[in-house]
Amino acid sequence: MPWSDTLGVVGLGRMARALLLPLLDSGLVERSSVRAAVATEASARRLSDELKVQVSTDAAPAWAAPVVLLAVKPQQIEAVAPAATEALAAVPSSGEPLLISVLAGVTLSRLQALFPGRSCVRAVPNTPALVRAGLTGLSWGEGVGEARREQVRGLFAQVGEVLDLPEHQLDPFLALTSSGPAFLALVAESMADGAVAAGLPRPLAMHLAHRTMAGTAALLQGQELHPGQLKDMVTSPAGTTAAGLRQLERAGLRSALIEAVLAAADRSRQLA
Ligand SMILES: NC(=O)C1=CN([C@@H]2O[C@H](COP(=O)(O)OP(=O)(O)OC[C@H]3O[C@@H](n4cnc5c(N)ncnc54)[C@H](OP(=O)(O)O)[C@@H]3O)[C@@H](O)[C@H]2O)C=CC1
Ligand SMILES: O=C(O)[C@@H]1CCC=N1
Repeated sequence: MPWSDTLGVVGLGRMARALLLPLLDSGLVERSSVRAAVATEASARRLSDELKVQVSTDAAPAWAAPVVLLAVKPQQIEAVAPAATEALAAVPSSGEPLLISVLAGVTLSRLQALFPGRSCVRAVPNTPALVRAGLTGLSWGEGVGEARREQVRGLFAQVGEVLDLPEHQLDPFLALTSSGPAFLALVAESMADGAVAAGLPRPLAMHLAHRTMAGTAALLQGQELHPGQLKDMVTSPAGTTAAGLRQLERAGLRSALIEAVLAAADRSRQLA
């Protein structure tokens, strides 16, 4: 079902752009129904040229929309809140005003205190949304009606899988799914570095690293394999993989990744 409301977007950086581009391309959200706000004139010009939507440094039109996607940095939230309150009177009285916040760590209780008059939902998306392979965790604040919930789930479903989660699970969810693409990108880059060190040309090594990562994910998912099963499928006695795995265990790869996810979840809690 097409999105019927005007959609306000406050903060149109890497995450909001990754969400908005596929929604615009699919036609679910009409370009003419978007009111976006950013901090600088340079970003406003660049994004309105690229996305062909209204982007301004004046946030009032965005905050006048019944549904607003908030996607500034957590540290910028205090700066944007007053404009939201001032614009509340301009929100059509027919629509239940809703704030969708993608800010890492910022809790529903803080959102409800900073944005009175709007019901709130926390959404934790990830950048694979850009290629419609995203994951979004949703936690609902008080007073969000079922029709609005379905509308929001439908929006995020356009760019991937959507899960309702209790709020206390959002920090580890974000650490794994939203920060996770950066951790996996590091693994892909490092493996390509290894292949270059072993003699492959860089462009070929990068291509192969990406394909290997994508193929492995497809195999894990398609066959519903436990990662340990896949590892054992690949590892021949006294073979090449066993030699590589020995090095990874020696270097503490498992522990490094466990600590990375824990650190990201802790940082998300701190940003609250
Ligand atoms: N990147 C990711 O993978 C993920 C990010 N998130 C969350 O998404 C949010 C945005 O992250 P990200 O997109 O990476 O950040 P960016 O720095 O790329 O984007 C921030 C955006 O906010 C705008 N902005 C800053 N101040 C204001 C203001 N006062 N009024 C209006 N707009 C303003 C910036 O405008 P300008 O360009 O003019 O400075 C920019 O468009 C964060 O809270 C983050 O925690 C959540 C999950 C994943
Ligand atoms: O690094 C960050 O803080 C944001 C939130 C999750 C991914 N990027």
